[in-house]
Amino acid sequence: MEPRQSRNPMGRLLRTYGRDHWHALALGLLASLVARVADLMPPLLLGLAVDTVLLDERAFDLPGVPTAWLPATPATQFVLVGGLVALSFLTSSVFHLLRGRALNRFAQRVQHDLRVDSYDRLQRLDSAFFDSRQTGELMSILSNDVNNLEQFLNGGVDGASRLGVMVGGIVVILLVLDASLALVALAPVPFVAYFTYRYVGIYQPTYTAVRESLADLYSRLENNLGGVRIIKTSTAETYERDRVARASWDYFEKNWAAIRISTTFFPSLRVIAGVGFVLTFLAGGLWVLQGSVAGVAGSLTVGTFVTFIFLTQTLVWPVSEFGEIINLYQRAKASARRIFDLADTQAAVRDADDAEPLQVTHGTVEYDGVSFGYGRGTVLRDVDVTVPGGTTLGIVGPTGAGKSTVVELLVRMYDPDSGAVRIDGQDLRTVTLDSLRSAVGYVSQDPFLFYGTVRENIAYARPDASEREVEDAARRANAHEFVRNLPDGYDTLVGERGVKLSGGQRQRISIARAVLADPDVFVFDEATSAVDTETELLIQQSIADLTAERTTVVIAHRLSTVRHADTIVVLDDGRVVERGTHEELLARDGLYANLWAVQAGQIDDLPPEFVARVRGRAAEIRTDGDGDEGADESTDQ
Ligand SMILES: Nc1ncnc2c1ncn2[C@@H]1O[C@H](COP(=O)(O)OP(=O)(O)OP(=O)(O)O)[C@@H](O)[C@H]1O
Repeated sequence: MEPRQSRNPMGRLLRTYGRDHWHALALGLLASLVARVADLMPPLLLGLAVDTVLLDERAFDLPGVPTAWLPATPATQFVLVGGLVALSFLTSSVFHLLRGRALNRFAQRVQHDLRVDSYDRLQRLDSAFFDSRQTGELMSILSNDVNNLEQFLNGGVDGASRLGVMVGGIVVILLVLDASLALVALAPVPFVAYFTYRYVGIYQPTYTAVRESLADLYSRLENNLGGVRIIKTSTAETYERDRVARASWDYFEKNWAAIRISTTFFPSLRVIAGVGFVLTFLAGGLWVLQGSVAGVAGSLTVGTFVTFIFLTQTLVWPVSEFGEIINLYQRAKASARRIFDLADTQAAVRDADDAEPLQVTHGTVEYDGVSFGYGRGTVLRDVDVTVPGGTTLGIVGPTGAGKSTVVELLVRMYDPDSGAVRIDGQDLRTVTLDSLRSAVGYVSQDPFLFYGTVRENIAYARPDASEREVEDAARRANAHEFVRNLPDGYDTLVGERGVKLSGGQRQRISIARAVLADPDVFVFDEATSAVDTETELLIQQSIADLTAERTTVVIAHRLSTVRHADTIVVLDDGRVVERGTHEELLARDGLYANLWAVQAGQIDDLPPEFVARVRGRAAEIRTDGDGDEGADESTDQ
């Protein structure tokens, strides 16, 4: 399931996401070229003015312009040069504006496409993937990594084009103006290149460590905010503050190590560039003054010297940015790799190439020799159960017996390790996931409500449903009454995770959602949290209403919920240990009869070996939870 590391992720980024916006990139690069060429003009014009107008060392000329067209007096020549400098600045400003807009647009559009696409791929991955990854880590990919790419596509691409044009342009100009002084001015460039190369080698691993510790910090924060109620009720604020502080300190240390390297690098680079500048200044100045330096002859006009001084100064910036561009590039490459690795992760549960839509005729559900484990150990062992179309199956059993796992396989959150789950004879692995999940309505133990109105939550699976349909569904789920009494009725906003509603209310909204979706097969996982007797009755009544017409699988913690089911299976440790109707199972006097007796409060009548077994289990659970590790993990949940 884990993908191979993406090779050449930056190439792939440009091919996959850059292609649609290439015109913005092309316009940005072109504008960058024109703007930078315009930036190079003023020093050249200044040199020309010094030599030809101020010092009158040679005749005034402009390359490519006939002499007859040029002004004759020094003052008008000077004004012309001034006008050309102004024109350069104007051109530079207009094209910098174009460059900024176009490159930013390119980066922002790629960022948008990439984020939406990555999220979409992520949400289609299977449950096993989400079991193994922390939400904070995934959030960090969708936010940080996508942002890193945007930074490179904007700042990095711009910096690289500036570097190319400025350095390339300056090198050519300097060589043409005076090859000897150009060699002096460019002497530091190989050092800068080597120094940067070394820097990247050292910085890269430290940056990877920074990113990993940031993902850990995000995971910790995300986990804690999700469990904030438990933190409060366990008065664990100080403990959690310390844990966040440890994760944050770790991030600080890793980041500080990276910052120390980068803050040393840039000033050091400036030292090299500064040495180059001073050498150029001295050599050029002495050549102008005395025609030779340390025995090396040179001839230079004052104007050329002035141009050199300006251009070498201009050279310092792009060259010292070289490291930063490499830095941005390295970060972006690592981010692109993580994003593409995520994109390449194949869900184990996905549509087969020849998957066909599920055809429901009777709605018969069949588990045929199903065994399954979540990786380690086996949770379901050789489960054989058939639910004829239109009938109700009740699943009961002690906690952890595997009841929820049975229905997770029915909505294909996972595939069985052996055996098959079928609906109307079609193996679920051969049908499309969309058709399966539209056919099976699932109300889970802890229903999730999205932030939004009650109406939006009920109409989640059918956003086009009319007001009347939504209300009908709510009526059938016994939710209409309480929804009407909410402050804004169906337009009441339910908070994140629907915290403003009680467990029983959330479950009824969730049932209404399933009613509206009108599935062929209905799966109901009864809430384990206690609801009052009235709510329990209301829920049971709406379930009974729904089950009358369709195949239903009900997981019951209160056995009264499944008392009237056509068949009840009793699961224990992943095996079906008993099956039959309520009366048949009571008559067997086995596990079901004992569980029934416990719920009816007739504990004294239970067989001693059952009581001993339950007590043994309780002791086991207590021993497991004793150590520090156990306590730690429980807060992690
Ligand atoms: N996503 C998962 N990853 C790993 N193990 C899991 C996962 N979900 C459940 N399990 C394990 O599988 C076993 C069966 O869990 P399951 O939730 O199916 O039991 P259950 O009978 O529904 O329990 P309860 O009555 O408490 O809801 C348990 O041991 C549980 O720890």
